[in-house]
Amino acid sequence: MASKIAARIVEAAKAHTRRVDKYIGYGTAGFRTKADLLDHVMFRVGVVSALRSKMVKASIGVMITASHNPEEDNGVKLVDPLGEMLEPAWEVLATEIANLPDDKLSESIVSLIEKSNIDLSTRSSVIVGRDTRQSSPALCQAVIDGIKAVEEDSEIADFGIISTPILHYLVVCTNDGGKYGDPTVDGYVAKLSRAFRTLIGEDNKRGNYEPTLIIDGANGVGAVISEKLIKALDKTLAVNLVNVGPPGILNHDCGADYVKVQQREPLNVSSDCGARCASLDGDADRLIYLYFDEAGMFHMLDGDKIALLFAEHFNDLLKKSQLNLKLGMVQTAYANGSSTNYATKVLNVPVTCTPTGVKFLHHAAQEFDIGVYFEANGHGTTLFSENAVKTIKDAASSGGNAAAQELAGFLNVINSTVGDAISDLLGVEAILHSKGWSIKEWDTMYQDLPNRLLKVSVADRNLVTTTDAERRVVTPEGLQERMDIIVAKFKDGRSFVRPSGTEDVVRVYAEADTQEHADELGKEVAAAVSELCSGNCKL
Ligand SMILES: CC(=O)N[C@H]1[C@@H](OP(=O)(O)O)O[C@H](CO)[C@@H](O)[C@@H]1O
Ligand SMILES: [Mg+2]
Repeated sequence: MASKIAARIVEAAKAHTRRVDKYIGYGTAGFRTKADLLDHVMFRVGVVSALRSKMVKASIGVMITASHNPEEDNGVKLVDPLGEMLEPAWEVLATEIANLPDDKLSESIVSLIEKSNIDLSTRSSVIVGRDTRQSSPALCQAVIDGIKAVEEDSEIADFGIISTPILHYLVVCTNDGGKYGDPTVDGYVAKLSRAFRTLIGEDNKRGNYEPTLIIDGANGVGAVISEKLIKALDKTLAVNLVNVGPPGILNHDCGADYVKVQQREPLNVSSDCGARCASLDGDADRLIYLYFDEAGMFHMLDGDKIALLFAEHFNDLLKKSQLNLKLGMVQTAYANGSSTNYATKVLNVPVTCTPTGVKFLHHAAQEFDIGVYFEANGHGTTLFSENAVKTIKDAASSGGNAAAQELAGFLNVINSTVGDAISDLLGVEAILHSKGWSIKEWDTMYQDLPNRLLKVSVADRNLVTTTDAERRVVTPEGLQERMDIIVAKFKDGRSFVRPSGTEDVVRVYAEADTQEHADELGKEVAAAVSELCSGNCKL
């Protein structure tokens, strides 16, 4: 049976031959490179997804996207049945299969089926989604060809253009029989908008909170979903949607990554707009807020500020509702020192630090009853344990506990399956409304420490290895000692270095009491990295 399937796959693969000899790895965000290198990878991912579905006897997700990367890139990631990122052992298998020469495919498929004990009689079920890139439909077809090569009548749910978080949501709802929500895009929009409207109640204006918002759709799928959402919100929130797609170019001078990295406003949002703006990235799983003050100064509120807003509000609601649930936060070393200080010293909320990559944060957040996790770049969500969901729902339904009822509302606004810009946006708006806060009041919760992020090109970035959630260097020898001496020269100084998982560079992070000092600290550390890794220091 295994060899029969392998023969079918080899036959179908003739339409998706491996024309490029480039090694393509499964990084933090799946396979990602130039779109024209990906046809054979997509076909093989289709094969892998169908086999994995048979093995776990559940629906698997496949998302075709290169997120915030330029239009000409593309990528693909697999989503496991509970909405989580693909199991690491299968990342390795997928990478092996994606990079095999065509004539080795058969042997490798047979061995995978036999070694993993895959029950071939189980019908494969795969949920597929794609972003708005021009290359996505053809690459999606290649994935479908791969799924069908394994089994002609595999169950394939092709949802067309959807955000990455919607794909995760669909996988969860399909596998739990609809408990988390209705497994359709309309079901997703209805669930979130209904919960948001319930939280806002009759009066959408409160204190300094104004129910008007600009959404920067990054010319991508976020704009498509926002349009649906705006209709469903029925004026509870007045949205001015900009960067809605062609002729605007995906992620070009707009979107969450552009705003975060360039530290400036996206195209079509100007300093006289007078409103707060939420920037989404190309597949709508990252969110960054921004605004201009009366003096026309730009201000950015990143993933750390969003996380702290959630943590503070949930902390408050837990106290008011007198529910005994453990709230915690998860950050990476990139979190601004002021945000960590605020969480631990002002809110008394414990903070776990993990290595970069959402799967680590997601996993660590599961240790709490209510776990708020965010990367500084705006990717994150809140997880509620089973115990938390039950405790909150019980308290809310017993009546008279307004804080518990508000928490219950957040259970439905938040997409706990993965970081979701649209759901996070509704969460932020609901909290600002509840507090009667303007964006400025949120922004002044704490003051970010000035910081600088640099890249250093070196001969081999893997020369740099780290420990303690990437906060200390192990190799090259002597680098950490050098860094300790440099850091000690700066007030509030902190710096760490690590090899990037998505680019061929070593990243340097520095923060200190002034921007000048953060810049200087970053430069000195980058020079030390360059020297000890014989690199070319590109500042
Ligand atoms: C400093 C930074 O923003 N790093 C990003 C970036 O990873 P690197 O391993 O640093 O290249 O891409 C990851 C995937 O999108 C994201 O999880 C992470 O936060
Ligand atoms: Mg993204």
